[in-house]
Formats: sequence, C-alpha cells, structure tokens
Amino acid sequence: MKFNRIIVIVMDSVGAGGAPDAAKFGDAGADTYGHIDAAVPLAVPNLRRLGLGKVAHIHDVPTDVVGAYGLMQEISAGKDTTSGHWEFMGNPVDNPFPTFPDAFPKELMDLFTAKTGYGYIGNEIASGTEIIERLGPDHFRTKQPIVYTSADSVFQIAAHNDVIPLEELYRICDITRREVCVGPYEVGRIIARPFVGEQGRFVRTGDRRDYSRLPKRKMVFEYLKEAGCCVVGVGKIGDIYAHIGLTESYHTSNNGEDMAELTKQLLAHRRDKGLLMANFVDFDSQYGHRRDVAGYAKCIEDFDAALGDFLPQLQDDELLVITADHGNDPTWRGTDHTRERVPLLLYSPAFAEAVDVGIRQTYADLGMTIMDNFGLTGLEFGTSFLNELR
Ligand SMILES: O=P(O)(O)O[C@H]1O[C@H](CO)[C@@H](O)[C@H]1O
Ligand SMILES: [Mn+2]
Ligand SMILES: [Mn+2]
Repeated sequence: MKFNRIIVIVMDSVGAGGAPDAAKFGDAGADTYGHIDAAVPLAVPNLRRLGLGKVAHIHDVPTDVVGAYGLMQEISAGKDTTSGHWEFMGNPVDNPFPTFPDAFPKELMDLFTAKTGYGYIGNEIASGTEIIERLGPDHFRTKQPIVYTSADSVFQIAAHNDVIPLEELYRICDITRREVCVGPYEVGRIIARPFVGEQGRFVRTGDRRDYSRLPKRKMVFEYLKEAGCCVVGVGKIGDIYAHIGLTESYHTSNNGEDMAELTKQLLAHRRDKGLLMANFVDFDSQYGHRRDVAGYAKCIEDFDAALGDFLPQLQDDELLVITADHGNDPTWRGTDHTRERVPLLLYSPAFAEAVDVGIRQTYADLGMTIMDNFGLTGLEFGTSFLNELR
C-alpha cells in the first residue's frame, strides 16, 4: 500500500513495558500502560479498535480490531524525547547525551555567567514545579534565573515572567545552547521554563521552549523536504528536530490544541504529499513526571475520545501512525522516564484487514516505512513494514 500523507501522532511517554534492555536503565518491570490500567481500568474504545489491546498489558475487552499493530524497541543509548524522536526518523543516538546527577560543575556555571551575564540559583536535580515554589522568594529577591536538571540530559532555566521577560529568557537559553553547553556539556536540550502567578500558586505557562542539540545524521524530514513533500510539525516537533527539514511548524500548549491544530493541518494539506507529525506532551509533562496515575489515565481517555472525532476524517490515501517516544510509568520510583517498548498502531480507511506487524527492532522502522512510502532512499537504519499492511 502507498499513501499520499502519513500522519504520525506521538503520545509522549505512553510506553507498553517489556523493553529487553530495561534493566540497564533501572527500569525492569516498568510498564506505563499496564500499570495505569491496573490502577484505573482504561476506557479507550478507539485505541482498542486500532489494536492497543493486542500490544499493551491492559484488561481484556474483546474488540473488533481494524488497524495494524505492533511494538517498537529503542536502540538509542538514551530514553529521552530527543533520542526517541531522532531514532523514529533514522538517527539513533549512539552515545548517551551527558547527564549531571550531581548538578552542573562550577566550570560550566561560570561559563553560563560569563556568556549570559546572569548568575543563577538552584543548580540541582529537581522537579520543575517543586523548585519554582521553593526558590521563588530567592528568585524575586536576586532576579537570577533558576537553573536545574533531571535524570535526563537537560539544562532547564526557569524564570517568572515579571522577573525575566519571556524574550530575555529565550535569549539566555539561546546563548546557553550555542555558547555554554558545548563539547562535553552538549546536553540534549536547553529548556526555557517560564512561569507566572503568585508564590504558592505559580503556574508554568505554555511558552516553554526546547533548544535541541543538532543531529549528526540526516533524518527523514530532510529527505522528504528535498523531494518536495510537505513536512508539517505540530507541538514540540519543531523544537525536538532542531527545526531541520520542516516545511511548516505550529507551536501548541496542550493536547487539546495539538489535536485541533493537527486536524486543521490535515484538512489544509489534502492536495499535498508528505508527513504531518504531532507530539502530544501532556501525558509526560503533566502526569508522568508528576507520578499522577489518575491524571494520566484521564489524559489517555480524553485523547481516546478526541481520536474518535479524528479517525472518521481520514481518507483512503492517508495512513495514521500512533506511537510513543519512551515510557514514563507514573507508578515507578523517581520522576523520570522509563525504558519501555512503545505501541505502534497503524490505521487507514483503506485497510482491509488487521495485521500484526510484530516487534520492530528499532524505532527507525517507522522512518524507513515513511521513506519507502515516498520512494526515497538514503536512510541507514530501519526496515520498512509498508508491504505488511493490507
Ligand atoms: O520537572 P520538569 O521541569 O517538568 O522536568 C521534566 O521535563 C524535562 C523534559 O521533558 C524532563 O527531563 C523532566 O525533568
Ligand atoms: Mn518524550
Ligand atoms: Mn519527559
């Protein structure tokens, strides 16, 4: 089968457990879908119709499956968003991005001050919502940004909009990306974390911005763009792929906006060939890292309901792919991502039968399938599953 448009939805962090190398990450047994469903049985009729029940450990509700389904395994050295996404598009990350379990060394922070002109408070491993409440008074008093990291390869910079205006925060992040976090300090992402409100009730705004490091290999987006295809990113896609190879990019603030924008772009691109891709971040940022099981379950159910309105809009010449970039089991220890396999759910109204595409050995199988669909070559990693679809 061939399609004119491929629509990829990444449900950020909604893994299905079972990664063979999970123990290397301290995650043997982690299972985002399985553990959420064990706590709050999920009502997800649309995902089930696409075959979710065949690949995730969720309670058994007999359903007529209309999609093709499988799982994908990650080969990248990391379990962060960037590694997962880049691997989708043919660029697995060979060396782990640097992490800083003891916070950033003085040498790096001195460089931060020299290059940005700002001091800093914090410089610790922290949860973003907790650290802004705790250091809020210091932040207002000193006017310095709050710097923190996590188990991921991230340099996060939080500032209240009244202390450091948004554009100034972005400027600090941009300098940090280009001139501070370089060489051995080349972290996966610099993240701007603006917030507003009163002490005790601070809220982070949707103006978060991620500054990705640059990929070392050419990825699917660039091949598509060169071939004259549209490459439309929705949500964090532009940031995650360092704005390379996109023909259009639409920033959004939450899952609801993602679905609305994706639907709008689908309708706007009906005459084009190419890729539309959205990353739905709320699962991860609002619930996974917060270890909020009930909230995560509700978020999945809300997504499923929105999917119920999206699916009937698809045409025969369109293929929908729903997957995830890593796990973030909200029942697991800590507050970080978990190494897991991810579901691979495929659907087109042109499908005649449900097909099991098995356990894919790398996320790059998705990218290779997209290349195959558009008759492109050049990607080093991945095996296409296009011929398996019926
Ligand atoms: O606690 P917050 O600020 O949400 O940070 C989380 O968001 C980062 C990027 O996804 C992760 O590394 C995790 O630390
Ligand atoms: Mn992610
Ligand atoms: Mn995350």
